[in-house]
Amino acid sequence: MLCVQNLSVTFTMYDRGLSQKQTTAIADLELHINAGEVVAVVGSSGSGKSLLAHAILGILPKNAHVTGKITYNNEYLTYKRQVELRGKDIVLIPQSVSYLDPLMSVGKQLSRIARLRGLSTNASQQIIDQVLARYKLAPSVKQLFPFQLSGGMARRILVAMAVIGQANLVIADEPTPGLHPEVVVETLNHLRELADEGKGVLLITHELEAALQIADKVAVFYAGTTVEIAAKTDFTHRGKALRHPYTQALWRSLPQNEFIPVSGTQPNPDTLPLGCLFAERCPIATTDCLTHRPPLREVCNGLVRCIHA
Ligand SMILES: Nc1ncnc2c1ncn2[C@@H]1O[C@H](COP(=O)(O)OP(=O)(O)OP(=O)(O)O)[C@@H](O)[C@H]1O
Ligand code: NI
Repeated sequence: MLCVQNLSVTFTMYDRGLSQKQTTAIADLELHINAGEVVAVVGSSGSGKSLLAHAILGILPKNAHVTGKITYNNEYLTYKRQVELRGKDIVLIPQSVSYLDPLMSVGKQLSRIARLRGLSTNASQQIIDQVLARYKLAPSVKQLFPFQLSGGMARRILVAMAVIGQANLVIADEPTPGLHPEVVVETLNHLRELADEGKGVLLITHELEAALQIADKVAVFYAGTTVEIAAKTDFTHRGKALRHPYTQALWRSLPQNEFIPVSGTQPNPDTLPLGCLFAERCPIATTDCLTHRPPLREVCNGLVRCIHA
């Protein structure tokens, strides 16, 4: 359904006066999603997760320079296609409700989405009521404004919007932080249901634990690149099937495992090392790791960017 290959995003920034500098926020990023699949993108803050979502939707800022290839249903996702598809076929469930129009009632916002699909006013109202009921929202929420919604209600409305719009690819950016645990589980389950109905779901999260609850595959991002793509089943059996030292470290940091935090920090986009981006924190790095950026290669039905895997 969605294929991202060799994606790089650099920003041109003005240093002092008129001197320009380039920072590489994403380099050689790889990701594939099939219909019916939840693919989780896991990585720490600044690893490029949101930028990937914005690159797919075509909403990066003007100073961003994108190279690489993104296809959607085997067609190049050009800027023109992105504009046609976004909000309809491809939707973003954003991290915060600030994405909702603060001055428009929830009902109006839902109707607008239904009408974008070309539904009549009557048919729109019918679909909206059905979807609200599906997500256990009373019809009276239609009269509310975004600031009157609880965190849990807001998340359900955002999911409802994706369903009303009949999106085929749903990108959920960080739906978890700051929510009650029940709301987190509920949102994750809603995303899983959408995939089970045949949609593609891209779940962006900091939390490997949340990802493993619903994902079929996990793409691990580090400093703007994909270091590993592993099946969910690779995260069982003491994590032995995991290919990359960073993924293994993330796995050990889970509360149900050894709960050892990953020490150190990821490199800054302005000063990326020449070789492997993880080398300076890696327990098994050798001199080759410091001088050559490892390619992404296939190992045991997964992908890994490490020469020692
Ligand atoms: N407009 C911009 N100009 C320059 N650099 C940017 C811009 N937007 C993002 N970046 C840089 O790109 C990198 C990746 O950012 P991104 O927002 O994708 O991270 P993230 O993985 O989503 O992090 P978080 O988990 O905190 O949301 C960061 O280093 C960030 O500073
Ligand atoms: Ni983000």
